[in-house]
Amino acid sequence: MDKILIDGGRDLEGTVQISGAKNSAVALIPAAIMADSTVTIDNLPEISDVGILKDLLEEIGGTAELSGDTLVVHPEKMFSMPLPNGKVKKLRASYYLMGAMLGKFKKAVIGLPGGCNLGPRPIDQHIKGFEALGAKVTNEQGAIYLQADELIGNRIYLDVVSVGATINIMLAAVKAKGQTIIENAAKEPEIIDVATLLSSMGARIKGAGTNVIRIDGVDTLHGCRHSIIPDRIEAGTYMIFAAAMGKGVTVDNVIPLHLESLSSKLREMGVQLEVGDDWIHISKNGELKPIDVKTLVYPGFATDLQQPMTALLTQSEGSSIVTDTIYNARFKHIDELRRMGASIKVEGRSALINGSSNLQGAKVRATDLRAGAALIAAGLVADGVTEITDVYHIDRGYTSIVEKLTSLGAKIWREKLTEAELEEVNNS
Ligand SMILES: CC(=O)N[C@H]1[C@@H](OP(=O)(O)OP(=O)(O)OC[C@H]2O[C@@H](n3ccc(=O)[nH]c3=O)[C@H](O)[C@@H]2O)O[C@H](CO)[C@@H](O)[C@@H]1O
Ligand SMILES: C=C(OP(=O)(O)O)C(=O)O
Repeated sequence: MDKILIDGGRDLEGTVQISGAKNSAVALIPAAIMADSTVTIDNLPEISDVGILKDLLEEIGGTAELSGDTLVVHPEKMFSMPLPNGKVKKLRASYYLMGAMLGKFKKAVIGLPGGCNLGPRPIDQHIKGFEALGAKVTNEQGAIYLQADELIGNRIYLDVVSVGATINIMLAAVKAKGQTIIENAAKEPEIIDVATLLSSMGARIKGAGTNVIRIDGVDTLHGCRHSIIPDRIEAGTYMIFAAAMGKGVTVDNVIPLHLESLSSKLREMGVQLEVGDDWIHISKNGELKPIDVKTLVYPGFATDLQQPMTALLTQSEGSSIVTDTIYNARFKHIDELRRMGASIKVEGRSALINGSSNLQGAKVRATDLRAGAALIAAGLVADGVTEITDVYHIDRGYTSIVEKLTSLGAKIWREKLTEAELEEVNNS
């Protein structure tokens, strides 16, 4: 097991290439199993979630060849093998195998998903959707059993706007008989990416990216080739690193429209941004101003950037408030930031940040993926060395983060945990 160390206080400068989107990749790989011939997915991020999904495809009888950032999925020999636990618990997006296997085989057994611990993350809206399409769904000892004689299109109104439920229902509905209408659907760019792949496979989907999606079921889906959109959360994370320590950093291979909610907040803080067709140049210009941020569904401020943004706001001159309306317990990073000298109080769904703090390197733990990104942001700013453990969370979502930051001038490296540290982790 590794830890990441950062010797802080160095300016960042240069260009960083942004990888394909995690939250697209982890839905596109399950979607690919629905085809009856080869699906090739390009621009895959190099993250552990992708590796686990590849293994799961092999568990259900398929083959998936990963070469560089391309995955070639051969779904011809796949069957509905139960996946009750094990690897499905290591990530959130294993839940997409429910929609994909239900659509393809009309039956599936999948363990409840894992993913970041951000407080309760129910999947009741996914299940409501599958049931509306005619599936019988039961939860037996932590595994979800799904079965349908046939799936029939229906009108489904989501009680909460959910990325996962929107995509999962779309996956099951593309092979249902007749029309499905998903109302109050989520509008995240990753949903459009999944709809684009499914459409290239022969699905008939209209309205992805709006709050009403109409799907006309088809009998078969064929192979195709698809390139994943850039990761707006990875890009946003580097923009935050650059706002903290950047002399002049360009995030390249991005869709600037996907980053507007973050860009406008950074401008409000006094950060300078120059925006091109597929790049954004960020430079810090004097003191950072305090701001208030509220996370919302897309196109609002992404909850996945809330934690790194909180770390950045410890450097603003004055008091900021960050409110997470999506996950009310997404604050585990705050105890760790406090260890580094941050002055932050949590009240209900809000973090009250009192800046600017002179952060000091410390031993901290990445409690989840974006908490890890927040600690890296803090470590880049801090005096002295920050040691971050439980970095497997960070590896779920960031391609070569140590190498990318090193190329920008950061002093950051990985080391193996010592025996004593391993014992501490195993006992915690
Ligand atoms: C793999 C993936 O794409 N993960 C993203 C996805 O997670 P995920 O798909 O799990 O998030 P959702 O959009 O479903 O969750 C949004 C909110 O709805 C609630 N909810 C969701 C489903 C449900 O059936 N019932 C219910 O109450 C959740 O608890 C949460 O409060 O979107 C989140 C919100 O943008 C991001 O933080 C995650 O990075
Ligand atoms: C919460 C996240 O991921 P997941 O839903 O995969 O746990 C995230 O990417 O910030």
